[in-house]
Amino acid sequence: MSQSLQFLTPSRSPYLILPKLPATSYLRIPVINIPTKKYFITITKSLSSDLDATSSQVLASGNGQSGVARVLSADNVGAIPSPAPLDSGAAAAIEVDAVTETELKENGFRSTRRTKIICTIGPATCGFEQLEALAVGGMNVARINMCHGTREWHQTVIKRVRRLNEEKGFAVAIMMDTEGSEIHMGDLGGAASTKAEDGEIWTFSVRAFGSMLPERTINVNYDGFAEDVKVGDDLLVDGGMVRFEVIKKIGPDVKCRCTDPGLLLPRANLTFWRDGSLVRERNAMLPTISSKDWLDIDFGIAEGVDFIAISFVKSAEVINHLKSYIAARSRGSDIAVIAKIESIDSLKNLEEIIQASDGAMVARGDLGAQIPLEQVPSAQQKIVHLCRQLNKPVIVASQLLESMIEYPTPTRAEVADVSEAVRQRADALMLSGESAMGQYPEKALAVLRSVSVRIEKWWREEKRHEAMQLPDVGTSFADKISEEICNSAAKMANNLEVDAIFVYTKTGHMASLLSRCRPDCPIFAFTTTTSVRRRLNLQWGLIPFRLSFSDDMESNLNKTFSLLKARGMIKSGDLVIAVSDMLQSIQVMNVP
Ligand SMILES: Nc1ncnc2c1ncn2[C@@H]1O[C@H](COP(=O)(O)OP(=O)(O)O)[C@@H](O)[C@H]1O
Ligand SMILES: C=C(OP(=O)(O)O)C(=O)O
Ligand SMILES: [K+]
Ligand SMILES: [Mg+2]
Repeated sequence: MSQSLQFLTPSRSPYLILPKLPATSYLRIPVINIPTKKYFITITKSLSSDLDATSSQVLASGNGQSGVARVLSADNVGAIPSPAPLDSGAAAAIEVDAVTETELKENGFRSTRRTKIICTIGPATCGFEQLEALAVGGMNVARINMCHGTREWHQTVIKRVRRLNEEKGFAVAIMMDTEGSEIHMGDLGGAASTKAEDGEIWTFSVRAFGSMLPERTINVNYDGFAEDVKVGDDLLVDGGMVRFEVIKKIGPDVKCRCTDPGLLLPRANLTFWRDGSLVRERNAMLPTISSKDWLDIDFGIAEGVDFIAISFVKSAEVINHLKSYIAARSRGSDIAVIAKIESIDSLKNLEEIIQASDGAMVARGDLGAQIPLEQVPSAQQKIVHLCRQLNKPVIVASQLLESMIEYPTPTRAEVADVSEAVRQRADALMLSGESAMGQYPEKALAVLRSVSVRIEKWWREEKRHEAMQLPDVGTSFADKISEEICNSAAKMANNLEVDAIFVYTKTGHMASLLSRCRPDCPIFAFTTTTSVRRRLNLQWGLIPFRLSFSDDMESNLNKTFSLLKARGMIKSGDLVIAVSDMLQSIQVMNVP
């Protein structure tokens, strides 16, 4: 049985109901009359084979306005036919990866993971087999960090991920993360790391040393460094992982004594502090996107990456600038821009930055180097909350499982931190060093996966999620309708305890509106292009499929049911709600 509620905009789908849904009884009610456009709410009820057609009822009265009810003859019964057995060619017409397929078959819809996982790719994971192991382990997005490695190295990784997607049906998206122009150390002369001991004197220098770096010397990328720091300043590596005190300045060299020993990693971030405050001198004027970043962005556009994450964003302006640059350069392809919230400036301009972006990252590594550590959790909660309000995907990043760089199990505190991000219902969690250069990348991924699934289930079962007031995000009337449909569909899905929401979406917009509602059931997002499918893979609760579909919802549903049933991913009787962005409608039905 299928029941549907449809909001029709004749400009999008003229003559939709009469010729296309022969097996539905319907009521069509004009709700608004605007001179140029007419909008209708159509409430339909499809018939199933066990229904007496002549007794089929119209579901809503239409607020007492005049409407037309059509009662169907028994000939029209069975509009959604039982799926015919499919040959393998037809079954292949839907693209989904084997891991999702197995998860759906083995665990059912309800227990699929909703929180997405991003893995930073580095020397520990750049091989094809290693990348495949991550994809099999649930990686949704592969992140390449342009702070490290050469463009050739990154290009090889991108090619391997693309090959994996093509050969194995995955939809792993690629996120390119810019270096940004904040102050950081150089390459450590090729060493993977080096230890600074308590009391040791190190030289931080802006001199170019070539390949031979003198002992206990660190190269600094910012030319103004030696002039800006003062004797007595604290110099923090990676927000305090290692700490030095400035004791002497000699031209381009700054002599520092190590006060908190620790491991120095190549290209680690540097901040300097005076009287307990972060010093923002001329370095505050450095451009957000450096000339090297622009070359990396050109590279990203040429390679067709799915997301570009911008480090140390200060204002919405830079995001708008980059978005127009991408639009001009990448005709057709649609690269999403993610704002990394990791500076004091980005917190000051948070709302306008998120509004301008296609998503945000809580980049806790550098954020914790710019604001007191104890303020990072509240900043995280605020950013996650705001992103949901504005309908932008949000990533919680850095040090989630830091100890797993060296050890095969996480600390209890790390598990609690991951749980909190899942409880906040962030779209995605990100691994950095754990997957890039750690000893246990797959184990770290498995921890994120199992903690996510467990916490999501617990909160769902206990119905402990406080309802979030979601402000309107749409500006046009058609967008407002889409939003209302998605809000209603998600609410209906929870109240009726449906197994899945199906959304047919060309641009992905309806899928993201549904994801924003964080419904109890997973959202199967059907989209016509592989690039939209990959992009949707970042968003909470979406299981993206590639499928060619038409404007005819009835036939889309028939096709989807047949294909998914043939692959054992759904079964007769499963309760599904379907929405689409071609025909703005909500339909509730059992899989025939
Ligand atoms: N492409 C790469 N090549 C070499 N090492 C990498 C690469 N990407 C990441 N790493 C290593 O993994 C660590 C963690 O990655 P990430 O968090 O992305 O960088 P960062 O520590 O610079 O913020 C880096 O410090 C670096 O040692
Ligand atoms: C994700 C972050 O950025 P990066 O790893 O590029 O420093 C961070 O600072 O937390
Ligand atoms: K970066
Ligand atoms: Mg950072």
